[in-house]
Amino acid sequence: MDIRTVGIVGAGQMGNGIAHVFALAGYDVLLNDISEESLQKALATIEKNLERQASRGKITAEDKAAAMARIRTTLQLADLGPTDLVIEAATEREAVKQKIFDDLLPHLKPETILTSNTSSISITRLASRTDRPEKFMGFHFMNPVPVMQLVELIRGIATDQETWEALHEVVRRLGKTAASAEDFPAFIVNRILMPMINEAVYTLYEGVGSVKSIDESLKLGANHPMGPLELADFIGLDTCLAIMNVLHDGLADTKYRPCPLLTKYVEAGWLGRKTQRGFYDYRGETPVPTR
Ligand SMILES: CC(=O)CC(=O)SCCNC(=O)CCNC(=O)[C@H](O)C(C)(C)COP(=O)(O)OP(=O)(O)OC[C@H]1O[C@@H](n2cnc3c(N)ncnc32)[C@H](O)[C@@H]1OP(=O)(O)O
Ligand SMILES: NC(=O)C1=CN([C@@H]2O[C@H](COP(=O)(O)OP(=O)(O)OC[C@H]3O[C@@H](n4cnc5c(N)ncnc54)[C@H](OP(=O)(O)O)[C@@H]3O)[C@@H](O)[C@H]2O)C=CC1
Repeated sequence: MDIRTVGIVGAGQMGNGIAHVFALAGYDVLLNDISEESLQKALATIEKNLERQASRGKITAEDKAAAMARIRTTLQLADLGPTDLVIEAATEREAVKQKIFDDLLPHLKPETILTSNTSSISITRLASRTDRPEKFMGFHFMNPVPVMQLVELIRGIATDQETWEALHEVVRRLGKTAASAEDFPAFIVNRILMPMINEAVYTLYEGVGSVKSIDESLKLGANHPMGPLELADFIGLDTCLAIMNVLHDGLADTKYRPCPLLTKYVEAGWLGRKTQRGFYDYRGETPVPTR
């Protein structure tokens, strides 16, 4: 299947990064969100990140201008009807994703491939509630999308070979590397990464270390580019908690129990960088640990 136009639902940190890399690779992009403010913020972020790449000589000024010109935005899901590929990248809540698919499907042409950037939710279950389970896949990008090389491709039980191959080809054209994962809770990356982050929150909760000592330990002692709490803030604490809940419910094992302190931060609305406060407070010049 020849994919030229891509619809992206959700213009948050993942949606804007996905729009960025598709536009740079020559695809026409239509970015959708429920809020005009989020769409405008996404365009400004894409512009800034393209400029960063241009200023470091990774792309030319012409590449940047051409990529920006390929991105259109819309508040209407129906406008995504004629696209060849849709990537849902809205909030990590199954009900939200379900409603998006319900609203979108009546407008979508039958051959369109439908995908979700979900970090953890069952692809088979999401697919089973659509009119095209054979053309449905998990298309899991990593954050920050313009920098991270990996894309996890998750096949639902009904996904057909043509769809599987079409998405591998898209990943190649983006210049990224695909890893195949079976459809079990949180797939590969988050099955391993998120329990580590949750354990770091338990380490904080039990007073074994402070935010600073935990992050420094993993950065300097295990060569991680970011400490686990800094990374949790970067991902979004709501997303981290949602993934732990999917692991806990889906695998029914207490080893995946979300740390009560993680729940408390989410209940406070301290979701990390996106709300300016999480394990660090980002409102000043430099991040300050909140514990
Ligand atoms: C939750 C899920 O479902 C799955 C996930 O995504 S889990 C999260 C996975 N991501 C990670 O683990 C990220 C861990 N962190 C890192 O790898 C690094 O800290 C980082 C790449 C984010 C930043 O690296 P850094 O060295 O501290 O910062 P910085 O020097 O500013 O950036 C490194 C390069 O990336 C570029 N960059 C960083 N963010 C960028 C962005 N958003 N867009 C474009 N380029 C960007 C910089 O321009 C820089 O480029 P050069 O190499 O040409 O100089
Ligand atoms: N954060 C990460 O590191 C990673 C996240 N993911 C996954 O990507 C998805 C998005 O995460 P992320 O970008 O971090 O989240 P964000 O919170 O940054 O963005 C989510 C966006 O979705 C929008 N949205 C909510 N409901 C709808 C809807 N019905 N229709 C259209 N847009 C909607 C939100 O709008 P508003 O703000 O106005 O509510 C917001 O702009 C999740 O499934 C997450 O698990 C995957 C890989 C990495």
